[in-house]
Amino acid sequence: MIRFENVTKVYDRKARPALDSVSLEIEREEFAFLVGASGSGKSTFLRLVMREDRATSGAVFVAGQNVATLPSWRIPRLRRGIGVVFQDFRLLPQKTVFANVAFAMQVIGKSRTIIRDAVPEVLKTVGLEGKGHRMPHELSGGEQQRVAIARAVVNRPGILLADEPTGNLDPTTSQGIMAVLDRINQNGTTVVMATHDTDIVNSMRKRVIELVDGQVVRDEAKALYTSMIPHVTAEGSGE
Ligand SMILES: Nc1ncnc2c1ncn2[C@@H]1O[C@H](COP(=O)(O)OP(=O)(O)OP(=O)(O)O)[C@@H](O)[C@H]1O
Repeated sequence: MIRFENVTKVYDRKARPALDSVSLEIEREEFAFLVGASGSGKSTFLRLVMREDRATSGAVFVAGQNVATLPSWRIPRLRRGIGVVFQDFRLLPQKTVFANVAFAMQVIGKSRTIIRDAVPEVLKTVGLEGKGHRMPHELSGGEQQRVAIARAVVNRPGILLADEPTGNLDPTTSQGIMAVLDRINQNGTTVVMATHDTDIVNSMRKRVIELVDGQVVRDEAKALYTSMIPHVTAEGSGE
């Protein structure tokens, strides 16, 4: 579903690369955590998948397509297949919950009838049944993140990218968000989540891809945040 072949991303020629010769594959319907200290390259990884940025060298394949060589007119179609969730929710503050989610369908030209059926259904999936009429400021942080997730998946993308989705939430609320992401994954969406949250990673026991200074230092199935297998890097653990 997502394949990185020897991917290097350099923003600043004087600094070390943000990603350094990364090669890995994330299969369809997998759930993978990207972990690592601030600045280790997690967001850069996600941006390359979305084609918000291009690799300096190497190739990034998403659903079989090399995104670097994708002509610009094909980028909207690529992005339609990828839902994204961020730490800061990014809801439209003047729109209701329903309208926030519906907006993602309107921009791709879905009919009112389809929207009227799909929005309540996805709100139910994320645990917000009956809250479509609320405004974002009338919701808790956890509920706002659920709206953001509903918006990200309402068009049924094959991939959901989540960049620190629990970063602003307390531990209990975060567990609720993880249950939602797990459900979405079980419904067939590939989930890649960048996080610093040790407890979340340890409670989920999913694949863990660990980055240190742009390099993959660990890629382990059903793993913990910190590997049980000690590894040595040039600059320590990076934290
Ligand atoms: N647009 C940019 N221009 C220049 N340098 C950048 C840019 N974006 C990221 N970087 C640099 O690339 C490196 C990796 O950053 P990235 O944001 O991918 O890390 P991260 O692991 O997501 O960090 P965080 O957890 O803080 O979000 C950092 O050294 C950062 O300063």
